[in-house]
Amino acid sequence: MTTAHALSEAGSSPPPNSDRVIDVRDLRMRYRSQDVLKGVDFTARRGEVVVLLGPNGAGKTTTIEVLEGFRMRSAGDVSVLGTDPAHGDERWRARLGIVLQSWRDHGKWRVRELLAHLGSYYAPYSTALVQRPWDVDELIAAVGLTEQAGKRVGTLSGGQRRRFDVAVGIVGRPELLFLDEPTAGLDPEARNEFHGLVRGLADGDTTVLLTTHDLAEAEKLADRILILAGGRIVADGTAEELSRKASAEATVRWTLDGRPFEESTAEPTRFVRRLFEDHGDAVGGLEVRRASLEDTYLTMVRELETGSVPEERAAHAFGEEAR
Ligand SMILES: Nc1ncnc2c1ncn2[C@@H]1O[C@H](COP(=O)(O)OP(=O)(O)OP(=O)(O)O)[C@@H](O)[C@H]1O
Repeated sequence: MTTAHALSEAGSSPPPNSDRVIDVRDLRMRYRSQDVLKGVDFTARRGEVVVLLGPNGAGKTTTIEVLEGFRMRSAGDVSVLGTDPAHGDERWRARLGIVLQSWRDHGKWRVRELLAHLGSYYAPYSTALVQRPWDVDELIAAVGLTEQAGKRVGTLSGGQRRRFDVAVGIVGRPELLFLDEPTAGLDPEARNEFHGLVRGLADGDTTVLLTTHDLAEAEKLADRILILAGGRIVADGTAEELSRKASAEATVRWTLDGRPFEESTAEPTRFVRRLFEDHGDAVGGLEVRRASLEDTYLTMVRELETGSVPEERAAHAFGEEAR
């Protein structure tokens, strides 16, 4: 898929040599007396798929809305495509793609008609390198809505509607795409196709920041996972890095004469070697399992909620120093 090479020639140009598409330092957000974000730090680079995880109410949507320029932050430094979102102009906004949790307008428009209309706003930002907007029929095919192109938006099924929402988000071939729970309500096949679409966009240099509650999806899609809990980013790394840091131990399972055994060990290779030395071919059903992202996530969030890891130490405990 040929997608957005950064829209660097249109819009306010990003600073030269800037691979950092998002840069967030000590972001704070207070709603009346409630401190939701207490010092959030993270970055995202060009072409990265970054997945933001966190329990309900952790502040994921708030964070994304601040980055989109829809919500004024209480404090902190935020740069998105080289611009402070609080001062982003139309040209800056044209370089973003946004898919909100729910967008329920324009039900009477037909799919093709509305996408062509919305796409026309991006025409002034077209460059020799990247044609904007996305060709409407190509876009409709890319999100799997060819058969529904002539239908009214209000008559689409939930999953088709979600595909349509994504099409709206990418019609301008954005440099940076925000997706807030994009696959909620999609069936497994549609979800899989959507994952292919996101990877294709990232391969074309689009940076994607996505929230989800689906840990398998995070594991599959993310170049990097951020966990937001207790008002801070408490973990930042690949799924594998997070699992390794949160749980040094692996679980080894095997059978001997049909009887099941299980052992937790920090040195699974050595353990398995010993097992075969001692029992040879009598060992069956061998399985070595590191903690899954789900195990890791639940452990981290539970420890924060029960206070067994003080919030201010959590980031360190779970490896934020990697960035
Ligand atoms: N406009 C607002 N005024 C007051 N409080 C708000 C406002 N918007 C969000 N909040 C509060 O801020 C907290 C974070 O909300 P937010 O929607 O950012 O969380 P989230 O991580 O996206 O949650 P979810 O996973 O449930 O979508 C919640 O306690 C919410 O009630």
